[in-house]
Amino acid sequence: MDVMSHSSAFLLPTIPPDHRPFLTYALVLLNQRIPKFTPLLWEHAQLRLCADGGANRLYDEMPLLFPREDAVHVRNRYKPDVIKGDMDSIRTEVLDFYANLGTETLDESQDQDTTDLHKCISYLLDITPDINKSNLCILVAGALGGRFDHEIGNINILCRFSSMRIILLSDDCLIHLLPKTHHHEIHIQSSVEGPHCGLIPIGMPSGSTTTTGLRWDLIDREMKFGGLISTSNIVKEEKITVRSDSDLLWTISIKKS
Ligand SMILES: Nc1ncnc2c1ncn2[C@@H]1O[C@H](COP(=O)(O)OP(=O)(O)OP(=O)(O)O)[C@@H](O)[C@H]1O
Ligand SMILES: Cc1ncc(C[n+]2csc(CCO)c2C)c(N)n1
Repeated sequence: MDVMSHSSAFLLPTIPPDHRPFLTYALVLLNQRIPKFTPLLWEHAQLRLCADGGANRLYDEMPLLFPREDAVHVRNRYKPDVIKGDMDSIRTEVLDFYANLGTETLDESQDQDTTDLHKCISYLLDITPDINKSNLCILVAGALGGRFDHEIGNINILCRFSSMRIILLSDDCLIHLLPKTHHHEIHIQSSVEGPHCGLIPIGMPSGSTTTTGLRWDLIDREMKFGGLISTSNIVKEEKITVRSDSDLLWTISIKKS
């Protein structure tokens, strides 16, 4: 089985030039408090989207991260490429502001069966040629905390698009999927993440999971809700390996800078 490598190098100020795998980043901002490191993600991303009310957060909260600068100046600098969603949360002044700057606005108010995050991921998939899809990594800021239905909806997107690299982020932690189609190597960026971590089966129990590099490694262990799941684990080594017969969620804490 092929090995899939994972790294949170996007949390570093500069991604090492020889970093593997070489990825193209896209950033999606959701309608939750934007993480403090959002400007860093913005610089790494080649495409920036706001999911509906995520545009309000960009407009209201990005200037707060640059208290010495004029708010309008900051807003002009951080212009999203696209705002997409059912547009029931974005304020008119915010929509007008970014539309005047040249942001593409895509109103899908007719679709009340998929979330705004789902709509943004579909957009990114549609514009990315198949050959580039495996190199695309979608960073989703503001995905955790707040309303539990939204959080679970966001995690469901990881399962719905299990072949894509999608990373849910908050100030406190990140979550991504380890699909069962691969063995996994997670390269820990210990200056910015860890040590707390978790491995959680999603969708169905895992009959067998084996890890290395954790304080409480799993060796051919079953995991299921109602039984054992691995929370409050600790990374022990720079490289974690995971093999499982089911999709797992990987979560790791993000350090306060
Ligand atoms: N409290 C939250 N926690 C986590 N994610 C959130 C939260 N609020 C919003 N989101 C994410 O941001 C996206 C855009 O949010 P927005 O508030 O515009 O959605 P919405 O469709 O208007 O939600 P609703 O109508 O259910 O309040 C959502 O699709 C969701 O992915
Ligand atoms: C079974 C079922 N449950 C909830 C919704 C509501 N819903 C889900 S996504 C969405 C759009 C949010 O921007 C809305 C309103 C539905 N359609 N079907």
